[in-house]
Amino acid sequence: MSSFKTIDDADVAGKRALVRVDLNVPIENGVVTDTTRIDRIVPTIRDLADKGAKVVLLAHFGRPKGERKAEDSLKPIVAPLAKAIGKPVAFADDCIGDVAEKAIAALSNGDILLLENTRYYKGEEKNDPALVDALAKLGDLYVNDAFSAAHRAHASTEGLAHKLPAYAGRTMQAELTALGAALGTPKRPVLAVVGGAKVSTKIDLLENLVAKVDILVIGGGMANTFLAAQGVNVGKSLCEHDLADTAKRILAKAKETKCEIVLPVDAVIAREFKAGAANEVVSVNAVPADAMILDAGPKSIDAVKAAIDKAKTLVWNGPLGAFEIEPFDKATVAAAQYAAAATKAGKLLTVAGGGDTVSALNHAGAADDFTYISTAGGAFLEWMEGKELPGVKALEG
Ligand SMILES: Nc1ncnc2c1ncn2[C@@H]1O[C@H](COP(=O)(O)OP(=O)(O)O)[C@@H](O)[C@H]1O
Ligand SMILES: O=C(OP(=O)(O)O)[C@H](O)COP(=O)(O)O
Repeated sequence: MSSFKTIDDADVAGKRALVRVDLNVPIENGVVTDTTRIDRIVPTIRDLADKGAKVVLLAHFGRPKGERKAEDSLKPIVAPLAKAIGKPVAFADDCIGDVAEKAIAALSNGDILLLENTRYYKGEEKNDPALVDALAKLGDLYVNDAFSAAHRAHASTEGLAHKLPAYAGRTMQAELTALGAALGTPKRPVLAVVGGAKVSTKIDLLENLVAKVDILVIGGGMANTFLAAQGVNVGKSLCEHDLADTAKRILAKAKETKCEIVLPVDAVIAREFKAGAANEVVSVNAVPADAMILDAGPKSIDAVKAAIDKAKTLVWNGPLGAFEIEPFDKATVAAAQYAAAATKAGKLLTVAGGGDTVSALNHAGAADDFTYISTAGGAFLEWMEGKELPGVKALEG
C-alpha cells in the first residue's frame, strides 16, 4: 500500500493549492461526451475549496507536443467542470507566467481556477526543471489527483511533487485502494483486453502483461499493428508498421509464458472514417489496399466472447474499434455487454479503464455492471504490470 500524505494532512486555508487533475476527456465538436474523469475529481476540488484553499487546477489535453494548438485548449472543459463542481471555475489562458500569476492573484479563498494545457510547453513531457520552477512559483502546496496520468514522469505529474509539499487527492487514493482490492490477488484465468489507438505508448507494456495474464485479446489499432507484423496487409488502417519487431517479440514472449493471444480473424472495413460509411466484413487476410479496418468482425467477436467465458477476471483498456462512429461500435458494444452480463451473473470480476474505454462502456450501457471502472487506461495497465508509477512514487517522497 502506498504511504503518502493525503489532503487530510494538509493545512490549506488561504493557501494556493496546485492540483494536478486529468481532464483528457473525450470531446466531439467542442462538447464533452463523457464526464467520468470530471466527476471523479469533484470531491478533491470541493474539499479543498470548502477548506478555504485557492484551488488552481493543472491539466493536459491531447498531445500538442509544445505547440499552442487551438484544438487542444482546455477552455471547452470549463463549463462542464463548473457544472460538476456546482461552483464557478475561472480560466487562465496560460499555465505559467504573468497571465497565470494575475489570475491566481485575483482568487479569493475557496475560488477555483483552471490553467491552460500544460502540454503547450515542451518542458512538460520532458519534466524540465525550468518549467517545474515556473509552475512551483504559482503555489504553496501540490495535490496530485490524476492517477490516470501517474505513469507519466512529467513536470506537472512528477517534478512538482519534489518542489512543493505534496499530497494525494481523493481520486488518487480511491483508485489505488479499489485496484488493490479488485486485482491484488486476481482469480485466474485472468483475461486482458487491450485495444485503442495509443499503440506506441502502450505496446511496450504488453511485454510484461503477457507474463501476468493468461489470455490477451488484442483489438483496435493495436491489433492492426500485430497483424501487420505477421505479414497481413492492413491497407490504410491505423497501424504502426515500425513497431513490427516489438509486436513479434511480444508474441514470442507470450509463447514462453503460455499466454493465449487472441487477434481478430475478420474485420469491418470502410474507405471513409465517418459515421455510416459504406462498409463490409472481410477476412483480415483480404483487406483491400485502399480500405481501413474500423471494427472487429462477427467471428472475432465470438472469439472475444469465448475468451470471456474462460476467464474469472477481466481487465480492459482500449476499444475494439472506432466506436464513436456507428456502425463501427459493434464489437466494443458486444464485448462490453457480454462482460457486463457475466459480471452480473457473478461469474466474472471486471475492471476497465481509460478515457475512451469508459466512454465506450457508457455508450454500451455496460459500465454500471462492471466491478470497477478506473479513470486510468495506460496507468492502470502499468500498475497491473507491477510497475512503480512515477506520479505515485513522487508523492511518497
Ligand atoms: N481500428 C481502429 N481504427 C481507428 N481507430 C480506432 C480503431 N480501434 C479503436 N480506435 C480508436 O481508439 C481510440 C481510443 O484509444 P485509446 O486512447 O488508446 O483508449 P483509452 O482512452 O480508453 O485509453 C478511440 O478513439 C477509437 O476510435
Ligand atoms: O488519457 C490518458 O490516458 P489513457 O488513454 O491511457 O486513458 C491520460 O490522460 C494520459 O494521456 P497520455 O497517454 O497522452 O499521456
